[in-house]
Amino acid sequence: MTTTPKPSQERAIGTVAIRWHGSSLELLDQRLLPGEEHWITLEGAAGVAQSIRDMVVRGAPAIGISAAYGVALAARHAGGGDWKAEIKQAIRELAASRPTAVNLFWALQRMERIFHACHSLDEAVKRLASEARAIHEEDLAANFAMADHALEFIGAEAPFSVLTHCNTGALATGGYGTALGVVRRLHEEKLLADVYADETRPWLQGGRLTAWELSRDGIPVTLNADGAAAAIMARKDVRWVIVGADRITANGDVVNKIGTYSLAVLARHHKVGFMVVAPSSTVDMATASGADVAIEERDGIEIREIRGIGLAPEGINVFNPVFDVTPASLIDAIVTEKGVVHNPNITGMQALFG
Ligand SMILES: CSC[C@@H](O)[C@@H](O)C(=O)COP(=O)(O)O
Repeated sequence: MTTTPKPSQERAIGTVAIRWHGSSLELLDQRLLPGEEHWITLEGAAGVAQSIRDMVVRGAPAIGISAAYGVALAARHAGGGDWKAEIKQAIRELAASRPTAVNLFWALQRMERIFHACHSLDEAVKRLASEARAIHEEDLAANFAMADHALEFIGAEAPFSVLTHCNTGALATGGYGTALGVVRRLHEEKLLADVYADETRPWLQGGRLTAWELSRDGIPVTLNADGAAAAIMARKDVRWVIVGADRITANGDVVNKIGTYSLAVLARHHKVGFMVVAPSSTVDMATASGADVAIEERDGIEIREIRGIGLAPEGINVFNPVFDVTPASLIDAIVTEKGVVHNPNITGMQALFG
């Protein structure tokens, strides 16, 4: 089926978690959702770095966008003395916030290039703010383009269900979403029967964020425990698993939220399609394979407790890697705004991103 791309002004972009005000940045505190909608106001890069580390803001594109605004804030509030040293320090601090999502480093490199071309603080204030806004706007545009490419690639004639993992929606991006952007697009075209949302232990991005975001926008969603994914693929009309990515390496390996790899194995067993949707800012052609990526490990308390309630023996040893690597061989399609890499491998990746 050929579909006509929908004009962007006709698309509902969902609940965006990042608001830029010129001299401050507001972030919707994603740790408190769905119970409370609380916005945090930040005026400096240190606060933005802390918010990324503590997951006030999360999701690869949203981390990159926030970090870019963090650099813009560093310029806006620079003391006027050694403003270059202050901005360099801000970039260093932001780069140290989380290790895995490459969008963070991609955005900081873009900001650094602009910073190096500035001859005065005034110029830096204006140009860094405008670059951060451009990064934000381009991400939204990429999400629209990816959703159109994915729809075309899937070529569905009748509604079907998808299964997703983590949160890849408006909250995790500049709006609309990556994998959830495809979900939104299928819903717009009345091709979506249901979305099974893995709750995504331990941080519960699926239960707390995806289920909230989709139900708020009137998009069908059914929440499931992560362990139910195999049963869902065996028993329900799930035709595609659609997920996002934190980093896609030169050979087409995908680093994404812990649990993604298991889904890819299950999808192959059940002959369900496995699609990764991510902007080109998530593609890291400088890294050969997923084995070369630094996988963030977070505190064991995220597994041992939920909001102060103990779920395991106190002090028990915990292994808490928050991302895993899905080998390219288990992926049917990587969809970016530049196009689709079908059955990804190094040749296909180089053809689009080389
Ligand atoms: C469009 S978001 C894609 C990924 O960033 C997402 O799937 C994910 O793994 C987010 O992890 P998080 O730890 O919540 O930042």
